Amino acid sequence: MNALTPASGRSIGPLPLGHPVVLPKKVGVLLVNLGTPDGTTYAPMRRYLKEFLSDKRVIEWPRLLWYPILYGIVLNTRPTKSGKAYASIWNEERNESPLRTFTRAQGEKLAVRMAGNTTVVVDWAMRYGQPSIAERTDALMAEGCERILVFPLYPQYSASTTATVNDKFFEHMMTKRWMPAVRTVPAYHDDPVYIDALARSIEKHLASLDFEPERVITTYHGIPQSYFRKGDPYHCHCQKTSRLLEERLGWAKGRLMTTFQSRFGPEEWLQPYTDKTVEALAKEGIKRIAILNPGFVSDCLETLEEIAVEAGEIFLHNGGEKFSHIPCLNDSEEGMDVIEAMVRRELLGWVG
Ligand SMILES: C=CC1=C(C)c2cc3[nH]c(cc4nc(cc5[nH]c(cc1n2)c(C)c5CCC(=O)O)C(CCC(=O)O)=C4C)c(C)c3C=C
Ligand SMILES: [Fe+2]
Ligand SMILES: [Fe+2]
Repeated sequence: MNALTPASGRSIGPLPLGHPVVLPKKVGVLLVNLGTPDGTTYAPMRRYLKEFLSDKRVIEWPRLLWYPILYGIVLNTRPTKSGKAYASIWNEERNESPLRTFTRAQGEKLAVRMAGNTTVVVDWAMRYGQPSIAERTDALMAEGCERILVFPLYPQYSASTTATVNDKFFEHMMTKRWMPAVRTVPAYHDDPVYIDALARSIEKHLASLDFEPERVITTYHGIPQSYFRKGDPYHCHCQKTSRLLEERLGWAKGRLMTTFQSRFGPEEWLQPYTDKTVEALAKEGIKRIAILNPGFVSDCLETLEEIAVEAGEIFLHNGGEKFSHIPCLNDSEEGMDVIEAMVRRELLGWVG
C-alpha cells in the first residue's frame, strides 16, 4: 500500500487498490524548434522531408495536387541535394545538425536559469523528427507536470511554424484522459528584451570586424505570398522587428535592410529576395555588407549554409569585397536572456 503525497508533502492516507500513483505537482516548459534530419544520407533525409513537407500548415496546396509532386519528384531528388548541404554544416562531434545542438544547449541553460524554482521542469523537442513533441510531453507528464508551457521557438508568428507546433502538441493531447493545463508562448517579434538582444549581438559582432559594413541585411525565412494574403501576420511581424531594431540601433534610414530567403517551389514568396538583393547590392558598387537572421533562434542549414556560405559567394562573385554573417542568438547570454524572459513572463501566476 502506498500513500498519496501531494506537493505539500502531507500524506493523505492509503490509496484505493489500483489507484494511479500521484506525483507532486510540477510545471513543464517545453521548448520546440522546427526539426532536423537524423543523418545526411538518403533515408534519414527522406524521412525528415516527408514529415515536414506533408504538413498542411507548410504546404497548403490540395493533397491531390501536391502528393504526386511530393512523392514523384521532391522525395526522389531533394534528399540527396539537401543531404549534401546538411553534410557541409553537420556537427560531427555529436553526429547531429547544429539546430539540434543549439536547441539542446538552450534547454539545458534554461533549466539552470530556472533551477531556483524546484517545481519547474524544462525540456526540448522538435516539430519534425527527434526528440518528438509526443515523447518529451509524455516525459514531462511522467515527472508530474500538471501544467505545461509550450514554447514554439519563433519570434515572428507564422501558421507554417508556430501554429503547427501547437497543432502537434494538442494532437497528442487528444490521446490523454487527464490533460494538463496548457499555455503557449506567443510571438515576441516586438518585445524590447528580444530587440535589445539582437542589437547587442549586432554591435558586438560589428565591433569585432576589420571593416565597417555599408549595409546590414536582416534576412528572414520567406513564406509564399498567398499565405500572407490569406492573413498570416508573419510579414508584418518581420517588418516590425526590423523597424524596432533600426530605432534601437539609432542608424540612418537605409543602412539596415529587410529581405526574405529560402524560396521553395514555383509560387511567389515574400520579397525582396535575399539572394537577388545581395547580388544587386554588389553590382551597384556596395563593397562591404553584414547579414543576420533575426527570425532564427538557432543557427541551422538556412543560416550557416544558405546565408553564411551561399549568399556570401553571390556577393563576392558579383563585385563585393567584404562579407560577414552575424550568428543567431543561439545559447549566448543575450539569447538566453530572451528565452528566460519570455518563459518567466508566460509562467506568471503558475509559479512564484
Ligand atoms: C513551403 C515550404 C516551406 C515553408 C512555408 C517554410 C517556412 C519556414 N521555415 C522556417 C524555418 C526553417 N526551415 C528550415 C528548412 C527548410 N524549410 C523548408 C521549406 C519551407 N519552410 C525546407 C524544404 C527545408 C529543409 C531544408 C531543405 O531541404 O532546403 C530550417 C532548417 C532546419 C535545419 O535542420 O537546419 C528552418 C529553421 C521558418 C521560420 C518558416 C516560416 C516563417
Ligand atoms: Fe523552412
Ligand atoms: Fe534553404
